[in-house]
Amino acid sequence: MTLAYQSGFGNEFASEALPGALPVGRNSPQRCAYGLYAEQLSGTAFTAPRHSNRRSWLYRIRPGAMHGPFELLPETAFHNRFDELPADPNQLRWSPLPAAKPGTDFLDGLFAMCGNAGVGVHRYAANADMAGRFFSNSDAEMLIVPQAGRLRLRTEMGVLEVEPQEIAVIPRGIRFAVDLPDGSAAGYVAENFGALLRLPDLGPIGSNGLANPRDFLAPVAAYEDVEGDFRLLNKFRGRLWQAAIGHSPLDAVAWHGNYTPYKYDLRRFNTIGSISYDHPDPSIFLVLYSPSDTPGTSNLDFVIFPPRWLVAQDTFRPPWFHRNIASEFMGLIHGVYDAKADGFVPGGASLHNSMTGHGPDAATFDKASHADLSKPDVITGTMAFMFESRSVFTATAQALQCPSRQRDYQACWQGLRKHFNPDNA
Ligand SMILES: O=C(O)Cc1cc(O)ccc1O
Ligand SMILES: [Fe+2]
Repeated sequence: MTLAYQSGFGNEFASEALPGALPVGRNSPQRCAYGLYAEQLSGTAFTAPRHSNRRSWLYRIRPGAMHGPFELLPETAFHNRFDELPADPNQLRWSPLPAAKPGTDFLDGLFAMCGNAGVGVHRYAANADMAGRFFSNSDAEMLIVPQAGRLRLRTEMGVLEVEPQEIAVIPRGIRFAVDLPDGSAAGYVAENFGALLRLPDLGPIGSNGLANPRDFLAPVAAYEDVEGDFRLLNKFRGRLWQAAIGHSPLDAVAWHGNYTPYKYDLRRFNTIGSISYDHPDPSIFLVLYSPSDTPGTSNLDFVIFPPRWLVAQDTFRPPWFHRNIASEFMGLIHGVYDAKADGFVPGGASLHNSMTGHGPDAATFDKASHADLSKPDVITGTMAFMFESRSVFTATAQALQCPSRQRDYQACWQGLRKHFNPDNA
């Protein structure tokens, strides 16, 4: 089945799965067409400035209030306990998660890695559809970065399918279920507890470039009119709650508004870089960001490292050695990342917290220091990303203790030799 999408970022979209299901000229008529219920879902304060105001109207078979009582579930690996252990200033790295136990769905497959008050970072490994289970996150919008296997995201506002090198964003509160068309899947999720993700200003770049708004895709209305003995799960202040529900909550026949799930193909990113000298700051690779109350200082930056040409002259071309005020969680979707010759593999992860020294490993440094700069280098077949935050990421106890942690990560810099010679300028 080919899925249909509507193009644009944060547009006032409108979609109906049955003709005439959307009211015209009003949001809440006395009686809606087809006997539907009207329900507003607000994603920002009612009085948020118009340019940042997000809400949608859904016309649904049953209102969202119709479910049994929520009961608290036992703690799982998907949590927000980012205060279990002291935040760690060490360079940290992990191999991919082990394959999930049979019967693990997307929700059960989530594993909290690290986080802070504004962002939660997770990995997932799953091999089962969310059959009869529906989920919404009251804490955060979820930025999903598939690394292996497609995800079919059935949401209240329609269906989105994403494959590795695409991302999906599910806003706070929107109910959804995840099917795995390839039978298994793995990837990364950032929970954004802060201001909604938005596109960056482009400054001197001009009116086009980086992630172009028309490449963002929202679903079209698609409803499930099914009854059964289902479960509705809700993440609320870091804990999972579960209620019985006698019908699929994905029952919106029509909707309009600008608060929607969306997807984006990272391969569409227009990469801009230096055509003279020096390796620029990675802010040139910013896809989406969640602002904080300090301009230029993000709660969350989502940055990618896509294929690109490196042409800078008299320049060490890979990422430089650095210690940043921001904290950086990185993942690799596929290929090789240009700062690490080995050890950082697809599905793996690294964490370099505020002011933690890091950069190219010894092998990368030696190679790039002697590269022939008369020729351009082309970096192909790769896609790495970074969740970057103004606040330190505290790793969870389970992440620090799990077998996929590479306890010898720091060794990658120990082979850097001393070249200093005061007599040789
Ligand atoms: O590999 C990293 O650490 C990410 C990164 C890349 C880059 O090109 C410059 C700075 C930076 O933090
Ligand atoms: Fe870095």
